Amino acid sequence: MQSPIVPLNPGYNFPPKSPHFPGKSPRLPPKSNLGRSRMASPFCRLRVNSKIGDITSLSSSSDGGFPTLSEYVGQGGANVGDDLVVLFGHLEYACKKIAALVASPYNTSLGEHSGIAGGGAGASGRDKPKPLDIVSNEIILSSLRNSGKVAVMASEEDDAPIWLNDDGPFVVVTDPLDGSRNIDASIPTGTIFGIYNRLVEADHLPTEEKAMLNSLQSGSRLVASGYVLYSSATILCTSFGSGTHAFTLDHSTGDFVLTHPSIKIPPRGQIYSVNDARYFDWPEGLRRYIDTVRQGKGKNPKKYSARYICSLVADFHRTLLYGGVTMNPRDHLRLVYEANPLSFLVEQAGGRGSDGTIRILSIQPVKLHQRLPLFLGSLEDMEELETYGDVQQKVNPGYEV
Ligand SMILES: O=P(O)(O)OC[C@H]1O[C@](O)(COP(=O)(O)O)[C@@H](O)[C@@H]1O
Repeated sequence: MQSPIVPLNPGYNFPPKSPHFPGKSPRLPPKSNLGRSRMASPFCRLRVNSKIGDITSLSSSSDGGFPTLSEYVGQGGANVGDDLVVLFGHLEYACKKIAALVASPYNTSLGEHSGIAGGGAGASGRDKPKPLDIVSNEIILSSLRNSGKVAVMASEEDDAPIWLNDDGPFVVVTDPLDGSRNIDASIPTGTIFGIYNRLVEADHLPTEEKAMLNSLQSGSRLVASGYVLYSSATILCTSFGSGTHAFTLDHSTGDFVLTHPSIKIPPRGQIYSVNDARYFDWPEGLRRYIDTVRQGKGKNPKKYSARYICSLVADFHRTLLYGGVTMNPRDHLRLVYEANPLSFLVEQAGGRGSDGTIRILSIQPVKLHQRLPLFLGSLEDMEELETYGDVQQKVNPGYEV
């Protein structure tokens, strides 16, 4: 029997109509929503202090609820300014759509029915399905365009940056769906993003030139960055330069709620995360480091364990919470879309991001899709690793999986 075609249009179907999402339209940040009542949550009672970005004082909020992401970024929370609040609302919305997409039983046929995807017609006359990373890219692009707050978006999925709006105050760099090679096995994936101010001094340049210059800003100029982990929980972790905070999507309300305020990465962990099938392609220093810590012979006299999901956001998220080091020692991950945003987050949590020799955020990108070795993690583990000197994998033969 032919199975029925179930249309799924990510442009219109989020939140899905179900008892959990009773068909309400997407909530972009209202001017002030601090007074609205919400269901009390069993898992936390948190309150954002009114000082910019300060969430050190946590207590029951007046309405018995807990801060949502839009409350956190708006007045009464981090108060990052109206433009960034609006941009964040659109980013948040895009990521909820991607979360629904990656969890959908129909995602393999998405391109056929998606108003967003619109791929070339196949033999059947219908649009060919598009890979989820392309659809995710289009979701983010359309949300950023609609926000009116973004001058240029540079995406790992696009050859060149896309100029959106002469008056947009921000530049967004993104990897829309990292780890997408894992999708068919329902292994966690993630969106990574970084936000810069538009370089007004480049406004007079031709579009292509100013789009590129804006996108190649050094990570030290980041205004904010974040990732969204699509896993057993959907978690948005972000920093505006005053700590790193994570919010968990509450499917009963559609809100991201503050669950991990002021994350501090432990100064040491007991986990290293790397694709160690590449051991024989590693340089001597990296081999010695891994051999040392897994035998418990490093400065931390504990035997380290290996964990490698092969999905950067998931490996990074675990490292941020539990400590240790997550790494990809070959020239594989991208400086602009992955290394800079995640280094900003780990530094804001008290850790370190390096290419094995120098701080990631101090590197001036010279190419949009520039790749480099990436090491992120606990401060003391990272410092110890770097003493081994020779940790960057120079041999990069190309691996099939
Ligand atoms: O093949 P390796 O070296 O283990 O790389 C795995 C890494 O590549 C990624 O899949 C990203 O690579 P792509 O951008 O090519 O998908 C990360 O999610 C993961 O951490």
